[in-house]
Amino acid sequence: MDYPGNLFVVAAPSGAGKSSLVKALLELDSLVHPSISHTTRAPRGQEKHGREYFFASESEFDAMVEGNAFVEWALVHGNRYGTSKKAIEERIAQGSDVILEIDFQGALQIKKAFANAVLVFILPPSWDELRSRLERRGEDSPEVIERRLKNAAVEMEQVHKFDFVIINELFERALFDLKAVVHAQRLKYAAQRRARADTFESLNIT
Ligand SMILES: Nc1ncnc2c1ncn2[C@@H]1O[C@H](COP(=O)(O)OP(=O)(O)OP(=O)(O)O)[C@@H](O)[C@H]1O
Ligand SMILES: Nc1nc2c(ncn2[C@@H]2O[C@H](COP(=O)(O)O)[C@@H](O)[C@H]2O)c(=O)[nH]1
Repeated sequence: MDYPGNLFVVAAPSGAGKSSLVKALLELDSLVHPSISHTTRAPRGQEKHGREYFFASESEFDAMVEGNAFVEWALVHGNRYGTSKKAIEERIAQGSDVILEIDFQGALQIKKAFANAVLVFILPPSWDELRSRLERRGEDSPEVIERRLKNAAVEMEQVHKFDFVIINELFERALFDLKAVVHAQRLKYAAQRRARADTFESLNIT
C-alpha cells in the first residue's frame, strides 16, 4: 500500500523570517521538498523564474485561476500568489514531504483541501524587530514596508487557527522548533501507518 507524504505549511507576517527558516530547513532535511508558487509580483534583486517563484503576468495568472490550476491562491500585499496543484499533488502522492511558504489565507485554504496538513505560524519577537528586519533586508520601498506592517496586524489575528506557533527571535532556536514539528509529524504518521497495517493484518486484508 502506498502512503502520501506530509504537507507542511509555514505562514508569517512579511519579514518574520519564514523564507530564511524554510531555506535552512531544506538545507538540513533532504526529505522535505519546497513548492514553488506562482506570483504576479515583479522579481526582486537576484530572484530567478522557477527558483523563488514562477513569475506570471496578470493574464497568465487569470488563465490558471480559470483553468482551476491552483490548490489555493490569494491577494497578498497587492499582488496575487498561488500554489499550483502540479507543485504539490504529484510529490505528495509519491510519498514525499512538501513544505509551502505562503500567507495565512492560503494556509487556511490548504487546511480545507488537505485536512492532515500541518500549519505553522512564525511570529517575530516584537513589532520593532519586524520593522527593522524589513528595513535591513533592503528589498522593499518604505511604502511597501508600511503596507506589509499594516497587513501584519491582520495576519497575526489568525494565529490561533494554526497547529503550531514559533517565535523567531534567536534563529537557531526557531529552526530547532521547526525541525521538531517536522520530526513529530513524521513520528505521528509512522505510528498511524503501523496501527493501520496491524488492523488490516488482524482482519486479513491485504
Ligand atoms: N531570527 C532572526 N534574527 C535576525 N534576523 C532575522 C532572523 N530571521 C530572519 N532574519 C532576517 O530578517 C529578514 C526577513 O526574513 P525573511 O526574508 O526570511 O522573511 P519572510 O517572512 O520570508 O518575509 P516575506 O514574507 O516578505 O518573504 C531577512 O533579512 C533575514 O535575514
Ligand atoms: N497564499 C499564498 N501566499 C503566498 C504564496 N507564495 C508566497 N506567498 C506569500 O506572499 C507574501 C509575500 O511574499 P514576497 O515573496 O512577495 O515577500 C508572503 O507572506 C508569502 O508567504 C502562495 O503560493 N500562496
